Amino acid sequence: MKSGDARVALIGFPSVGKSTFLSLMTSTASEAASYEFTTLTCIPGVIEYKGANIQLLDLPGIIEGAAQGKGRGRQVIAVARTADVVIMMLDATKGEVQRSLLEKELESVGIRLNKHKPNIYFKPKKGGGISFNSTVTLTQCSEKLVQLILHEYKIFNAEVLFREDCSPDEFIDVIVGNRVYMPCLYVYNKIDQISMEEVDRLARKPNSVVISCGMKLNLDYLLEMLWEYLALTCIYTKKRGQRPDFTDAIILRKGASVEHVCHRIHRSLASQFKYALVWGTSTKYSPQRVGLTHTMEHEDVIQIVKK
Ligand SMILES: Nc1nc2c(ncn2[C@@H]2O[C@H](COP(=O)(O)OP(=O)(O)OP(=O)(O)O)[C@@H](O)[C@H]2O)c(=O)[nH]1
Ligand SMILES: [K+]
Ligand SMILES: [Mg+2]
Repeated sequence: MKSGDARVALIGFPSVGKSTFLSLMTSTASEAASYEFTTLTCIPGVIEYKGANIQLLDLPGIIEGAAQGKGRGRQVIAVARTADVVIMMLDATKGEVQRSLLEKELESVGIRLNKHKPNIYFKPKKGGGISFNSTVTLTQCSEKLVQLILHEYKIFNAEVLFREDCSPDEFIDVIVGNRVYMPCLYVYNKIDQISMEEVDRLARKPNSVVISCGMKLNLDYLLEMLWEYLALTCIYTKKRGQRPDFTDAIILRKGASVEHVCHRIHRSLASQFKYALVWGTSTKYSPQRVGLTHTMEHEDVIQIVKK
């Protein structure tokens, strides 16, 4: 069950230390042992950080062929799809091969790691052929290639507008749809077993953190990075005539509306809602009078006025 303010899935080969990590970071104990496939189901725990409850999911180890259903691979990947951030846990004593194998597995089921949705407008039409336009210079795709790809997918009428210099694969992602774009932190565990030079090399890789669960090394830094990758929105409330309460933030996912804030304060608040005053980056003026559909931004202050 989905609970808390955000969900993080632990993905990795067997015995990289996923369960050890869950037991360290949460009050849940997940069995850890030196043999592979110790964990056979999904074990949820909760990390409390900066007032947020972050659900951490310990999952069975996955191996090459997981996407095709090897082991519990398919179920594990299905759970990963529902996460806000994936932690790909890697054994620092093993080579890079685990990382690229897992990336391929996730890629093959439409999970895109640390990539944003391609900025391409695509709309299938009933008739009129293919209309192709771009607002930028394209170095990887051409009108001809786009036509070919569309025909390959049996699409003969559509409007296409590239707003970004995308690759053919990115264009295919847009046509196929159903892709998930997800932040991923590569966490190299067991650095107590490798040389300082090797630790240094791994730590410099993009989107990567080095840790040792065994020696409790660098776990605070990992939490800081995780918090950044989750990019949660903290909203402060304010009562009329009083200063905002900066001690107790309401924590929401990115893109949350005033209505989401209401629901978080009280179940019936949205139905009694008249308007809200918002101070912060989501408004042009501070304060600005807004309705229920207004999208909140990180560190906005809100005062809700009831009917
Ligand atoms: N040296 C060292 N060993 C570790 C570290 N973290 C975990 N281990 C050991 O690695 C082994 C596997 O740990 P687990 O937590 O069971 O690994 P897992 O990824 O959950 O494994 P599966 O559930 O089988 O997929 C255990 O013997 C742990 O004690 C670490 O930082 N350093
Ligand atoms: K294990
Ligand atoms: Mg485990």
